[in-house]
Amino acid sequence: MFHFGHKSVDVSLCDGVMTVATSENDILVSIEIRRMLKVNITCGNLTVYYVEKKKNKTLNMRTFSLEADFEDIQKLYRDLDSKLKGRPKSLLVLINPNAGKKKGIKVYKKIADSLFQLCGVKLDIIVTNRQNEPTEILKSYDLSKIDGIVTVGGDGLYCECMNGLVKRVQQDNKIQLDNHNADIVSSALPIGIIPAGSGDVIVQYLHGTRCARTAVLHILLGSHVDSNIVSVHAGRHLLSYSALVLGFGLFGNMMHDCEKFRWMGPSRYNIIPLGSMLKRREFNVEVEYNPLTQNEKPKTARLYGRQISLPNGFLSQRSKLQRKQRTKSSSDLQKESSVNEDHFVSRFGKRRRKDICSRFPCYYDERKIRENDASFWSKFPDGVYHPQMYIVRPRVSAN
Ligand SMILES: Nc1ncnc2c1ncn2[C@@H]1O[C@H](COP(=O)(O)OP(=O)(O)OP(=O)(O)O)[C@@H](O)[C@H]1O
Repeated sequence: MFHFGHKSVDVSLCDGVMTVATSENDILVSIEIRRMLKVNITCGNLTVYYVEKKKNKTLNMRTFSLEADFEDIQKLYRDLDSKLKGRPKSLLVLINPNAGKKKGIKVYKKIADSLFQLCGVKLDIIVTNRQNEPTEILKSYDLSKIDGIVTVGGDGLYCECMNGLVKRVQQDNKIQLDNHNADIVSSALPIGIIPAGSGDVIVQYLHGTRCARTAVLHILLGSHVDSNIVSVHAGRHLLSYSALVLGFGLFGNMMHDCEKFRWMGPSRYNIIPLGSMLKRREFNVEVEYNPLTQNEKPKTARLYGRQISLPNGFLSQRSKLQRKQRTKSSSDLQKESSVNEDHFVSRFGKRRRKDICSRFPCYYDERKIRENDASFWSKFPDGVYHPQMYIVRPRVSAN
């Protein structure tokens, strides 16, 4: 017999839900096991830490305690503990102290650290000193000893870690990075993001809120969504990996220009794009991609049905866009192998390669992408804001 406060209660674990009810069948507590963070036991007392979702999409940690004799408590503890699978036990935490308003370390110490400690997560915390350091760390880091990577910073830090991790996984699997026909091998290791950056777009898409505590709780629950990764090649070289959105044209220019004014902090995104817009000009663009057929099933990646998504008006007369579907005939493969370094550049008109910019990497499942598409595209109404902006979300695959 268990005791909840002054009441005698029955505890049942059924269909992934723990229910605490009185003998008159009044349910006092009902918690999904997937929302439990941790179970603690002290002589005769069992405490459950769990997560509650509020209406504004933030998560809050709650606890409740039960009392019983030693054997009953031990049995319940073992039953619950065995069901708490997939919670991370060991994490690599990368903090960018210069992200956003330079509050990365503060956010980590104030919000994340105590929650990680409470859940007994083993941590390897690295405060980065410069750009590219996360990539270098991931080149040689022993990934077998961690259950995930956590970034404390903005979208850029996540992007860099995602690139570093995906490259490492390809290299470990002997996939040639520069081979644009190779299937990307999924990474089993998730990347969690604790927002402390300028825009934190990814986190807002994923969690519906920019709340850092919510992000930490999602990480501790082991929640994850599938990631969409695309490789971007220039001729025979890998430029970068990206996910969700690749932008070029005015969008690329704006992001590129913003990078030069990083010292301005988040406000650069409000000011610099105005200058980029004034400098804008039209150019021809040709998008080439591998069409996805229903029968096509790569061994290493999951396909999400849609391969390319273009904003409304993408095919407008004004854009002078040629859109071409590429089939893998032998003549095409021959052509591909003869493309030179400037292949990618020339396809996008007379722009220099540095103008091609991929931003907003994200991990999503297809349902979320569809739900969020409209809101994302609506920020860039065609013909009003920047009529020559083309965004390509090419082949979606990974995890
Ligand atoms: N200590 C550091 N100093 C400067 N740059 C760093 C440092 N650590 C990491 N970086 C790099 O800075 C870039 C931007 O980082 P981050 O996204 O965290 O900041 P941000 O201000 O939100 O920028 P963005 O708006 O690009 O997302 C990333 O490429 C990241 O790897």
